[in-house]
Amino acid sequence: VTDRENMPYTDADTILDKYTIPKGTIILATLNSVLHDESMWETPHSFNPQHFLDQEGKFRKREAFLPFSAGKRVCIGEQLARMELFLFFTSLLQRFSFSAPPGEQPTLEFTLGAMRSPKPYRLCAVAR
Ligand code: HEM
Repeated sequence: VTDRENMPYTDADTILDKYTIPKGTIILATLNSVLHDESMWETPHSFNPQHFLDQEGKFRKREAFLPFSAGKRVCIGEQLARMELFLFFTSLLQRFSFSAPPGEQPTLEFTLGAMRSPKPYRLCAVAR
């Protein structure tokens, strides 16, 4: 770590449950474990928009959906990011139908450091 001042680290020896965390330890939340929690999600390891719909197809808020983290270090750009994602995706989906090219499978995720991303993939966008 080169820029320690901007990292979230313990400023005192800390005991948390059965763990002793020494002063100066960098703490990063692993949201992966929350977003794939088998006790919270019906299909924790698959992309499943149904997770967010109730039986009548209406939006359902989920307590375990924490892509922007929580608490003191919650993402400060969450509202901007949500607004941008809404505007980009609604504009795109109003204008195009998206599908995988014939015979090609959608991409699988891969992990890059702390990030999970899709592998590069091809997509057909057909004007509506
Ligand atoms: C989909 C988009 C985004 C996601 C998923 C995301 C996710 C996150 C997460 C998980 C953290 C907490 C990291 C930690 O554990 O310390 C974080 C922090 C932060 N994010 Fe975002 N972010 C997004 C977009 C943005 C945007 C658009 C901005 C600014 C324009 C932004 C600015 C920040 C800043 C400044 C922090 C540090 C907050 C602090 O430690 O006080 N993020 N983000």
